[in-house]
Amino acid sequence: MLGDLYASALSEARAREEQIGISALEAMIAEGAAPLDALTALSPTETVRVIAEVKRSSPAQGDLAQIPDPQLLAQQYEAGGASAISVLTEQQYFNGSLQDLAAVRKAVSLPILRKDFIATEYQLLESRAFGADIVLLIVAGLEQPLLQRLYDFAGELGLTALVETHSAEEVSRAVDLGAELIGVNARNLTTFEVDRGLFERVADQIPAGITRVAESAVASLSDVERYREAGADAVLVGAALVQDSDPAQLVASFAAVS
Ligand SMILES: O=C(O)c1ccccc1NCC(=O)[C@H](O)[C@H](O)COP(=O)(O)O
Repeated sequence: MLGDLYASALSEARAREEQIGISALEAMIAEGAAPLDALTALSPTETVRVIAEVKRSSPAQGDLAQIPDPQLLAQQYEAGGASAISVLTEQQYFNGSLQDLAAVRKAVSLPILRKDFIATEYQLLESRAFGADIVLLIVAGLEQPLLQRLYDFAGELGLTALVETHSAEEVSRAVDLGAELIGVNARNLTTFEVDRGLFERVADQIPAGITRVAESAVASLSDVERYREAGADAVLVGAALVQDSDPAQLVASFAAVS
């Protein structure tokens, strides 16, 4: 399945490249604002940081929410005290787009994570051109030399990479890259099973000084508390927020967990 997700994301990127070439992206980047300092925004503090996600649907959960106005949702997240916003931009499986990313960029002053299946320099350039400050790099989806190349290029663009892992071995690969922001995703990207105990099993493998993000499977406050007790500096939450009638209040309750 992870291979299908990358194949879809790459085919979407190739189609976009026919419309907007690399030099056009470089011109957009030159004209745009500098990236925000995501590492400071997500740095460890007395309460857990919340990365709140704009997520319409997913292969594991199907349709979650229509989200006709992603700007409004992002503003609600910001009002609730989110430290960053995640925007899914893959279209086929997640019903997202770079237009969502650009719209959210205009609506909030928080760092924005482009959540997609990134495997090329072109996708990194377009992430920056459309207003992302953070990009997702998934260890399970990329061989180490390519992962290192993309990690380094993201840094050259001023982007912060959230390096996503699913095991102690993948954490070690993320550390070898020089990653300063490491995520542990409770969702297996092949079977879609969730394992909320994974974070507590591998968090200790992430050296001090690296920001730790617990990703996925937050259904309630007790899940945030569990991740926090296990050492999470930040939690990444999608489905629970987009399906709640008061996302600002839910973010606020998560962000108060100490
Ligand atoms: O959410 C999915 O079904 C999914 C399947 C395969 C690859 C990635 C997937 N989601 C991306 C994410 O990492 C999540 O959207 C994010 O961590 C939030 O998860 P949740 O709070 O469980 O919606």
